[in-house]
Amino acid sequence: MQHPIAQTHEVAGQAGLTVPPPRTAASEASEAPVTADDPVLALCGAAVRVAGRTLWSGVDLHVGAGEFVAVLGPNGAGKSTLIKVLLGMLPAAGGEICVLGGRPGQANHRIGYLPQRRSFDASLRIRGIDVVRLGLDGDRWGLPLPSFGARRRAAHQRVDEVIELVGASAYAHRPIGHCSGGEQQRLLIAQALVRRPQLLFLDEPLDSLDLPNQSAITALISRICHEEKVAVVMVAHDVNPILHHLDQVVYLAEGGAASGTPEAVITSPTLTELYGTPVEVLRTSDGRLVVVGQPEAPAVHTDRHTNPHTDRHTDRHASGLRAGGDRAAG
Ligand SMILES: Nc1ncnc2c1ncn2[C@@H]1O[C@H](COP(=O)(O)OP(=O)(O)OP(=O)(O)O)[C@@H](O)[C@H]1O
Repeated sequence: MQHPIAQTHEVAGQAGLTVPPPRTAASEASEAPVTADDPVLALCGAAVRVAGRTLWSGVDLHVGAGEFVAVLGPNGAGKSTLIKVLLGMLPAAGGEICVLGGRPGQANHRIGYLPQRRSFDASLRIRGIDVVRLGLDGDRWGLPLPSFGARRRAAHQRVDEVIELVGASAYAHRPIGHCSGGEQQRLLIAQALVRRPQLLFLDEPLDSLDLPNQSAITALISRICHEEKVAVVMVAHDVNPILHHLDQVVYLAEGGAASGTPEAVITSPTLTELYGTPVEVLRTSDGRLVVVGQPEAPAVHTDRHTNPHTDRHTDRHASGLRAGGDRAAG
């Protein structure tokens, strides 16, 4: 199966550029109107199966405009897969999912998406500003379309505006391959924002950034959420850099899920129940969370059986759990 986002990614090519799928008359006609009170995202008992295995199930989540949500869990828990399901790239195996008032995939032109990080080759000559511009008009051929007059001026203005919003004006005219990891990440966030999305999916945007850059990018994302009213769903490995900005978390593990406020979910009882083995959440004097006893992620994935009531149990035992892994929450 190939989704429009995947197709446009192929066209946008080796630069690892992110481009949303085109808006079509059919997709617009089938969209339900969303009012200010409607959740931008609603999941009820959602589940997904990949290669015969239930990655997660029982995901309940309501996200309103301008909320900041983190998706947490060990390697292989299905965090990126959740984003793909919300984009309509993979079908859900159960439950109900509503994205911006419609089925996943119907309103992708109103969603900004930053996939898991790919690095830019240092020799890549395309400028940061061109990468941002691709988010606006690069969805057909992977190259900016020619535009004239007022449309062209409006496009330039929007690109400049969003570059300023993410604080990238100083280096947006440099080749992207010459920008640092943090600078590239800001430009990619600008690209995902350029169409004024109502919903932003960010897959590990803090990966491989140093602590000051993690803080700066987190503050930027939080500002986008709360000031621009863009709802953000962000996959993260470590909740600590974002903890104080979050409205909700979804914690995926062992084929199950827990969701709610960070205070309700990242607790010893909730994670112990989710993992099915004793897990302790400790808070350090500087407010960081450390999860003690979180089992290792399964090293080998095998096909699972079809009974949804036994999948979670089977997965847990087949993964060869080893208690004692201590790590920052997430
Ligand atoms: N199309 C697919 N076919 C088979 N297995 C898949 C497919 N897509 C994902 N998987 C498997 O599903 C599991 C979850 O993958 P996913 O990338 O969602 O995990 P993740 O929680 O984001 O992991 P990480 O933290 O390592 O990025 C992995 O074991 C992966 O190998």
